[in-house]
Amino acid sequence: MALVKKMLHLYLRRLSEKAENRRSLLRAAAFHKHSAGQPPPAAEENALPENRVPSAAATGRDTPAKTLNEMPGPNTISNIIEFFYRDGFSRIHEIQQQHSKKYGRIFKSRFGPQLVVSIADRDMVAEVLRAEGVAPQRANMESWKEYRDMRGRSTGLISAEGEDWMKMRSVLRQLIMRPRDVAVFSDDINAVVADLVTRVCQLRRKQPDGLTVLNVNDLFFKYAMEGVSVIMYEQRLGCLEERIPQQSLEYIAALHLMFSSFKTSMYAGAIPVWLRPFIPKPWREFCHSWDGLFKFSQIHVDRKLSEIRARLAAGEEVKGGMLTYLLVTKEMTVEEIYANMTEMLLAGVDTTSFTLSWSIYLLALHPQVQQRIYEEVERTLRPGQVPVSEDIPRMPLIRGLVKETLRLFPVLPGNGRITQKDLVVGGYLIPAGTQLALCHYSTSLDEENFPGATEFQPERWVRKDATDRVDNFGSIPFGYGIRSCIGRRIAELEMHLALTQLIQNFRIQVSPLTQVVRPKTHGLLTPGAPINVQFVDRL
Ligand code: HEM
Repeated sequence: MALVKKMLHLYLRRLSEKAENRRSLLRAAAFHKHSAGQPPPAAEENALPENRVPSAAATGRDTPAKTLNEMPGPNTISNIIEFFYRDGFSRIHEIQQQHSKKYGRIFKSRFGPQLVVSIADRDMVAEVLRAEGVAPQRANMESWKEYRDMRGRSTGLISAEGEDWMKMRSVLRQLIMRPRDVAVFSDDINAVVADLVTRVCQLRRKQPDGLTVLNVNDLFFKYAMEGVSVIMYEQRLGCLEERIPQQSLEYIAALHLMFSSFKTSMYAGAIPVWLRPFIPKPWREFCHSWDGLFKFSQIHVDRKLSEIRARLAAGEEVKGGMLTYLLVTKEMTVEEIYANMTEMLLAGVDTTSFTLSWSIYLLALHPQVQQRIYEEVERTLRPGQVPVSEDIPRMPLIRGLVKETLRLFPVLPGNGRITQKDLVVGGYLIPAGTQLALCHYSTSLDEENFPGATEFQPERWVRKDATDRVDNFGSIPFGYGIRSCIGRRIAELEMHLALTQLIQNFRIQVSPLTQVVRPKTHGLLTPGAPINVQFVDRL
């Protein structure tokens, strides 16, 4: 116990040093901004973020903003108890709600000197995101960067910052950001959906009732991996086959390790370098899973590169999709392509598969809603017609189903930012360099934002006419603005096409083997227990 106390004490002291270093860096950055060798104004030089007192003139408001010292919130000790002793890491979504009820819609949390300002208010979230500059900074990416530096790897879109990020984002955004960019992949995705439907039939045959698919997330994980790979690598991986190829199995293992060690990798990020010799496992697993993920991407990128070289050598035309474009245009280096392929595949699999699992669960729990969606599909498509991207806008309930699922179970229950300039939010001055947590789970389930917030109502997203705005900063599961999810349109295409065909083919029912499934935070918001579902033929 004494050792634990001592380590905790040392840990807090190191955190304090780290925070002071960061302040020094900020002061240094401010110094450069004021350039020409002039030191920044004294007030800024001496300012410590938390006690800085802004003037009314500086905030542009009638009354001066309050300081962070005045902001309520849980202290270090209660946070340590909540997170480390009461396993708060698996209940981050609930803690958001509890804290915002107790302390208000903007509150601060402390881990030693590490301070996080949490915002659980729709309008304040909008204010923060609308005020973002040209390269918003994501929080807590240090461990990702450290791994990449250690292995001499590039950062990808998720982990890059500043100019590096801007350059990569501008290349990728022109390829996949708009619905019409991804519409061309409908046929490729539909080939994967056809395999998904076949696999449902194979799996349910293995169960005594001939109807149940156990743990649907396992199936959707493979579907999402196959779907995203067909777009990004221009290649099928065989994940929906009875016998999955060895290479794909190895990748799945690396992805599972990354995911199952997510909690430990959160510790990996939180555990300072000097403590690693005492607690080596999280960092070791973290590096091991990244090695596996990078290796997989590299194999596929290199294979495509060889194919392209061979065609060029034979004087043949080179045609292809996203990866071919990146390799041929050389707008990114090959290292940057490896990194982006790795990070996008990581970002695109669990997110999509969890959302599909929750959608199927909600449909099974609400047969009447399911019937209304089925009727919409039947009205829109001819019998047996395979939907393509262009059909989706004519099925607003399919879109509503995905939006409502992501409102009830936002796969990223919160998002992080480091503020890049002083902001006044909710009446408080938040100095540049402060870590923000945007509490999407809380705002999604707030009655003020969504009446009947705990109810499953896909209809709430259906516009009555062109002037009816149903968008709402209370639920922004893909983020908002310049740093929002770049894979959104890919994810939506995969989910819309798969759900439409599953609803066309099957009546979905909860299996007696499924208990009530509650969400759990595991890095992402995941089903806390297996979802077992019966797929009953419609015909
Ligand atoms: C249901 C599915 C998905 C959800 C809910 C989701 C959600 C998100 C969210 C909330 C962010 C952070 C945005 C921000 O910081 O403001 C993000 C970032 C990102 N997502 Fe997704 N995502 C999904 C699927 C995908 C897919 C399929 C891909 C890739 C094909 C992808 C690639 C990325 C990347 C690369 C980023 C980092 C963007 C950047 O920093 O510029 N995501 N996603």
